[in-house]
Amino acid sequence: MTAPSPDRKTAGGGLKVRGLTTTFATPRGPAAVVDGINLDVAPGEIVGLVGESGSGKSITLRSIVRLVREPGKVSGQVEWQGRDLMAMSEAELRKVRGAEIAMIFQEPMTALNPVLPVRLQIEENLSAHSTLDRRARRQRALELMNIVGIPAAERRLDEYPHQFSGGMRQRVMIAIALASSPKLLLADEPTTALDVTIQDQILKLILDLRDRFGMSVVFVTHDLGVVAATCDRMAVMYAGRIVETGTVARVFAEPHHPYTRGLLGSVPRIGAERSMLLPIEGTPPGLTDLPDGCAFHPRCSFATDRCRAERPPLESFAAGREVACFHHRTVAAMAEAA
Ligand SMILES: Nc1ncnc2c1ncn2[C@@H]1O[C@H](COP(=O)(O)OP(=O)(O)OP(=O)(O)O)[C@@H](O)[C@H]1O
Ligand code: NI
Repeated sequence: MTAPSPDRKTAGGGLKVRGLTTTFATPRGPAAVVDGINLDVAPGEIVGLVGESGSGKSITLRSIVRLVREPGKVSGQVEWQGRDLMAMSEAELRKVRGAEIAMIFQEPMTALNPVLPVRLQIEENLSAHSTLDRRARRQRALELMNIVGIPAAERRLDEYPHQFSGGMRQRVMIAIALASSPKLLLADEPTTALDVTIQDQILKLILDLRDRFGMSVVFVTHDLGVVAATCDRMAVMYAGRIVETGTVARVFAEPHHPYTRGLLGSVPRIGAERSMLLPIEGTPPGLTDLPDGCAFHPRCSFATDRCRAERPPLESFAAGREVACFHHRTVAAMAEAA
């Protein structure tokens, strides 16, 4: 499978996010959990979103499709295939979500229909979004159930969602979500709890849909092995902001943000199996009391007075590469020397 060139332009197609901001009112004032995010995903491109727990990855995905629970407030621009998702009516948006954008979330929001057997839910999605005839749909439904690792798939196709355990239900949701051949998949740790074999099968299915239908993907994961194996580009989040972007190859080879460098460690990790993000010393800041200047400065060994006073903007420093750090050249040089 060849990855499409990562620097294609989104020109009308794909996903274009600008200034996405999501705030929650807290007893200590409003907190921006997602703070001015820009993100482009070209048709057929897979972008990995990584960062520590609480950095805002899940809320970012939910904000893109306006599925943030009350009292969260979302603002900014989200353009999908040239249409403005933020300006759509709820009914229009629901249609887009069902037909073009599939979501696999940690806590399922797109609930399964409790009164329909799984087979019908998969086949319905297949008939709505493919030209397969009845027989081929039956076959594909079985294939999808096998890919997501449901034992005795043929029999279980005729069962109802409540007959599946939590873990199996998550797999059924993946099968249903991907049966619609979505044009955009928003996947939030879709395979984290699954064993490596099933995880690989699901990742292959995602890559296959990308290759065959040009599906775009935003992939939230803690697993750098998954990022290396599936993503074209990556964006690193810290405290609600993107602090570094680039192709996976470039970011792994030469992280420019101290935070990215910490997450990746100094060991080259491409090809390693299940290499999780490394813990970094110190704790992430509370979002209601972000430090002045760079949010990462209290944990950063490169921090200077400027970092404590001034917030570094996310800026391009090379083709397809952005970083939000005043000292990124030093960071990159040190990483190289290490
Ligand atoms: N309803 C809410 N009200 C206030 N804060 C919230 C609400 N929902 C989420 N948050 C906060 O938003 C921040 C980002 O949460 P989010 O779930 O996006 O993190 P994440 O990066 O996906 O983390 P994880 O890797 O653990 O899934 C967290 O600090 C969380 O406490
Ligand atoms: Ni999350």
